Amino acid sequence: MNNKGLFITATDTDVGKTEVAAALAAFIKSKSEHENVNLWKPVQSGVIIGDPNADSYRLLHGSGLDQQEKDIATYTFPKPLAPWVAAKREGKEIDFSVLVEEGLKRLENSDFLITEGAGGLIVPIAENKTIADLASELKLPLIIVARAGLGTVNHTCLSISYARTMGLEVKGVILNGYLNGNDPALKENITMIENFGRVPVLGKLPWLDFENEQGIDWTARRQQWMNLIEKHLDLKLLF
Ligand SMILES: Nc1ncnc2c1ncn2[C@@H]1O[C@H](COP(=O)(O)OP(=O)(O)OP(=O)(O)O)[C@@H](O)[C@H]1O
Ligand SMILES: C[C@H](N)[C@H](N)CCCCCC(=O)O
Ligand SMILES: [Mg+2]
Repeated sequence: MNNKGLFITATDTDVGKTEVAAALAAFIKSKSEHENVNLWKPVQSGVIIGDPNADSYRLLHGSGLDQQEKDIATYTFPKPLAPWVAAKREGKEIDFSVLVEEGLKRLENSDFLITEGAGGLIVPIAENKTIADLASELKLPLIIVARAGLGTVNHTCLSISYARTMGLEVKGVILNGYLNGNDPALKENITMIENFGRVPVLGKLPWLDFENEQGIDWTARRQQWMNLIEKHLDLKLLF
């Protein structure tokens, strides 16, 4: 496995990969010896560059890294669909070999590269290629972001199991978005995932109330996430 980066995947779309990837990038940049930390989103869909909801936009501002938004994502498609079909709807296709070459080049040019997938692992990006195939070609270890509540044990263990069939190393699971840190079900979910998935749960992150924000103070948000990562995640397994 390549120890120069991490591939952030999840049990589903909308689970928090972008939030976690941006926060981890900010944390690694500020707290580790890695100088040239970069983020990469091979393919994003349902957005356009410059849209504040775009993964590339939120990765850039959420991490505070010195990158250009247009350089963070390689492919961007407007339809909120699986990348393969989002491209087809535009009369385009994703060239898997281009993504692999791009990923290897970015790994070469980074001290540490955090790559964010799209949706979960078995998400089609080309006729016979998925997000898992890309992670596998890049030999990047996975972080699996998972929901914190009921249903997550099955989804997470299925993702771990599939990662193993693809020869991928799962560095750990991050449960994201819990509402009540004292809920015994949270601790029980962690125990079941570690017991049946046989990978560490690196920690849990709370659901933050962004709704009441009047505009986003990205510096404050970055600091909030870094504090939470330092407090809640056991990162010594990561780097
Ligand atoms: N812990 C959290 N607290 C508050 N909001 C969160 C948290 N985690 C995720 N969100 C919000 O939930 C939504 C989905 O999160 P995010 O975009 O990170 O998912 P994703 O897994 O990257 O999705 P995709 O598969 O589209 O890349 C976003 O609006 C994000 O800001
Ligand atoms: C549009 C969304 N936000 C993601 N970019 C793509 C999610 C693809 C999920 C495919 C699937 O598992 O059904
Ligand atoms: Mg995302």
